[in-house]
Amino acid sequence: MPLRSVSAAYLTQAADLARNPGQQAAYDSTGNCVMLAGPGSGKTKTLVLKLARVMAEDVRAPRGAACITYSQECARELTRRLERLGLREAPNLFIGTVHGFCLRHLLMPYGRLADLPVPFPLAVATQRQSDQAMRRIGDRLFGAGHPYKPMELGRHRRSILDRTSEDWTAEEELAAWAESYEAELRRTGLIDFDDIVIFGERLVSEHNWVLPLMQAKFPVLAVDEYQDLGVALHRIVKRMAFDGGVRLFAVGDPDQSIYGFTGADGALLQELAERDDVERVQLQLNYRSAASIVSASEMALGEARGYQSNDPDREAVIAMVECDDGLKGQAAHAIAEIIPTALAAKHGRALGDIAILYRDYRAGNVVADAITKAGLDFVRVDTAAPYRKVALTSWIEDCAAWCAGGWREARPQLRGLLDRWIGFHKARISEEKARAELQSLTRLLWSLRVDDGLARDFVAPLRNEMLDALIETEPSLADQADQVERMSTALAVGGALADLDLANLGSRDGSPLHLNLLTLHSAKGCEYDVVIMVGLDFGSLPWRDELPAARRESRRLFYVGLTRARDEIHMLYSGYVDTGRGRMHWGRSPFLNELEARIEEAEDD
Ligand SMILES: Nc1ncnc2c1ncn2[C@@H]1O[C@H](COP(=O)(O)OP(=O)(O)OP(=O)(O)O)[C@@H](O)[C@H]1O
Repeated sequence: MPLRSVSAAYLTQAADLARNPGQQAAYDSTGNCVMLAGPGSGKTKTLVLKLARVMAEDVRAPRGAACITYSQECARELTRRLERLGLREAPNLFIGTVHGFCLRHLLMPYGRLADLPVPFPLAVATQRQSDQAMRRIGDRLFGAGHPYKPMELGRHRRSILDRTSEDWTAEEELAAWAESYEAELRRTGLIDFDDIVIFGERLVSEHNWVLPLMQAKFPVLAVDEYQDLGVALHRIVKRMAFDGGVRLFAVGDPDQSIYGFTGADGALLQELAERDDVERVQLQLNYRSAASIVSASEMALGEARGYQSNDPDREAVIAMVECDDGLKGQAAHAIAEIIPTALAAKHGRALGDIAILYRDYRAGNVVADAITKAGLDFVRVDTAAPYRKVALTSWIEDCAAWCAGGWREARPQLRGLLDRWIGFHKARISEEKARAELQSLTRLLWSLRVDDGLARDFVAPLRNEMLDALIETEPSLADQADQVERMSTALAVGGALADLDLANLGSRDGSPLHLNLLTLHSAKGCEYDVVIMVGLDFGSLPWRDELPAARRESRRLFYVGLTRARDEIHMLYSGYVDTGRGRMHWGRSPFLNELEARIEEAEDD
């Protein structure tokens, strides 16, 4: 089929792939294709270009493609990259999480027809509602202070899909807890996030008629970060691709599998790649990092993968620094020494090119405190951040950017904001209603244009006049409503972002002027010139008493952190951690000891 319209950015980027035979082979693939490759090798770049090509050459509306990933952050990154190629979410292009896909394209259209045992109309419990119900039922079954953890309950439900199997009942307490919890949710008319994927799998596995319908709508399915997805999505993918005739394009890296605690399993991707009816592509070149960072990362992983840097002569900094005063001292060192030196080292480098990575939000609190006191602007991505980046909050930020002056040079474009608004309506919307809503939205945005003003004075009318009504009528947005609420709370008087002005709300995403503060998990898929990892102490990364599988996952987390860096990696530690039982001098992370020994060994050779 001849190429329809593509953007100039697409043509420029597609030309890059021609210099890499592996990427080109994946890009040219006509059947199922799995791309297994290391960090920075251009998996996501190839995937978005392939998707753009599919939309331009292979499918014609109303048929299209679905592009799925694990976390909201990764979905946001995919959306951003596709937008740069001129592709936006549309009725025939889904870009989002596995939960969003199952809810919008399986449960909502077909759940009632398949007579799934869930309450209709579908209503999804907020995280708070499901946490509370889980705790309440757990306490009722086992007494207050019982040893069972909600995380284990989640893993059990997500990883054992066959409820009649011995595996399900082998952990008797977890099975009983899960069943009572689910009954309680249903009694209140709710399903939860895990139900969305569990029932999505049941729909495609047990109802053959769903497959041709899916294939008609989405003849192509792309999956990014496949190693982070659990067994339910794996089964959905296999059914759609190998029984339903959907063409699959999946990319991932088992070495970057860091969600094992949720039931994800990097081996599932290997299993796909080994099938005869799948073309397997392996890449060796790393376009992101300097050569010494590529080899240090492999040493940290403890596996020889043979990855090569595309830029072997680039200078790099790899430093391990001991700091007094724990995390506080590490943050102080980053602020006083590393950041100013890194900014001065390369012309044009800005705070946005630097990231501080940590294990969890508690460490994030210490770092955020120090950065605030130092007067630096930052964007924070972790559970203690004022709000998370989801499609709705990102859309509000982009509307803010437009109203704060972006409208003058169409950055972002109003058309894109309006398209995204329509994209939020997963329930059918008539043309007439869509037109009326777009007129109201345009009028509202036009009236909210100011060159300076507080962000809350923008978000409140946007919610009152448009957004809240949409959220109320769209069950598919239930997973995002919490974050909009958190955004409003943070912007309110006395909130964490009370002083934020409109322009700053609009420039929070990928801003060159904001330092990036992220958990190691949230840093997945990102890249920065300079990466500062803090808290590399035994008892933090890794935890002290981990079983072998958890220790391997901690090591992969360390590897994910290292491989985010283009030019500089700084590893900070203090030799002790502060725990509930006081200060423990367990030394720095054993990962650092091993890495240092391996680097020295390599230098001696
Ligand atoms: N063929 C290419 N030519 C030039 N640059 C490339 C090429 N392929 C990828 N890159 C660049 O390499 C960097 C890493 O690409 P990308 O983020 O797609 O890698 P990835 O394999 O998805 O990484 P990770 O698994 O670590 O998230 C990006 O800056 C991208 O633009």
